[in-house]
Amino acid sequence: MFALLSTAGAVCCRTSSALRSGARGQEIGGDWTEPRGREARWGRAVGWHWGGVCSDVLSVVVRTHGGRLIMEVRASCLWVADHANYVAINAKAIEHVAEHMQGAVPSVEWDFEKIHFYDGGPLTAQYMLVLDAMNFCFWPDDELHYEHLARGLRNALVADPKAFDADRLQSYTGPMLRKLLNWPRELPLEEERARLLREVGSVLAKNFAGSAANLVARAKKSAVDLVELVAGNFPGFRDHTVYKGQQVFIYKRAQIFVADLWGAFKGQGIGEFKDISSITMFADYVVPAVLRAWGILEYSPCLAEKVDSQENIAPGSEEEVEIRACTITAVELLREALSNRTGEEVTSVQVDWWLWSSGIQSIKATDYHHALTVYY
Ligand SMILES: Nc1nc2c(c(CN[C@H]3C=C[C@H](O)[C@@H]3O)cn2[C@@H]2O[C@H](COP(=O)(O)O)[C@@H](O)[C@H]2O)c(=O)[nH]1
Repeated sequence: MFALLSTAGAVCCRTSSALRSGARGQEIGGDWTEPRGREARWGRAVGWHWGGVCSDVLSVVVRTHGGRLIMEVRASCLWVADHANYVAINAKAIEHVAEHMQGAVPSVEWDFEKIHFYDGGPLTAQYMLVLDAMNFCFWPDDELHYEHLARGLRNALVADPKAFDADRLQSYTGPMLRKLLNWPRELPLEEERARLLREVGSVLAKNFAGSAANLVARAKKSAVDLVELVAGNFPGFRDHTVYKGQQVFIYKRAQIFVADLWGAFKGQGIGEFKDISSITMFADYVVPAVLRAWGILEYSPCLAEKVDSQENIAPGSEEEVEIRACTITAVELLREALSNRTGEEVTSVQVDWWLWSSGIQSIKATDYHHALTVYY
């Protein structure tokens, strides 16, 4: 894996130092059998002593980065973490993991072409946009997950290099997609996946002469600009919500599209992004399970019960938004704690890929939280 160097945002060191000095980290205990009112106090009871720190930090984020969408992701997720009732970030566990890793993030060696299509040119960008337009919600199927989608798309494109032309994309239905992928049964949210493909086809045709490579080129090697272009042009990628009256930005598939290009092209050519360190981790359902297993994320008893019993959690609910936003915030803090130990800068992408690849090997699918959604 290529080394990832980045300029970690100043905002995170202030946050983590506040967390370290705060009273946070005392043992979580006590009688959890009280009614929801207790839940409502849970987030604060376990010691969210950010208080004024969070609003200071938010003002730093907004002042230093203006309203760029990526910084809205960090700022809005930080705000959720500070107002969370069902999910808490354990700062001591973050320090413990950073200590255990001695600040080093294992480089993840992706054998990219083992599952992905790669030809070093524009068709790879087309493949990646198609993949990330459907890169969500595999948990309902016991067997066929993300890797199978990637391989299915790769095989389809190798068999028919015009399969992802904009006009073809606009024609796919659920059953046609299933056939294209050689999928043995209905895909989860199959018609939604086909609808999102049609959307990609029509927007590419209308705004980018049918080519994902034109979309990428328009960002002029800026990851932040590409995320904004994807979110601005493709409604299906607009992964944001409202939490306690505040808009919260996540943009998982828009960001993972950038990272997948960067990974596929090893940071060169179509995959070159001068500001790759600006993007956050990708709030999916694997990484939260890893962070919970490592004690970094703690769920309230009622949320833990729902997740452990594989009860569906409503997309956009306070519980679901808190899981995703606290995951993004925790990864930012972990990244900072790792960097602070070695002085080596790491990016959220590198931390994400390490956590995700650890999760895929160690976390059972029954540990994932279940939200039926097109966003992750
Ligand atoms: N945070 C994060 N989430 C990621 C990925 C990846 C794969 N990354 C590519 C990068 C280079 C390699 O070539 C990999 O292919 C998939 N996912 C998410 O996981 C879920 C699928 O899980 P399961 O149902 O168990 O297959 C689903 O939401 C999917 O969107 C990642 O890196 N980070």
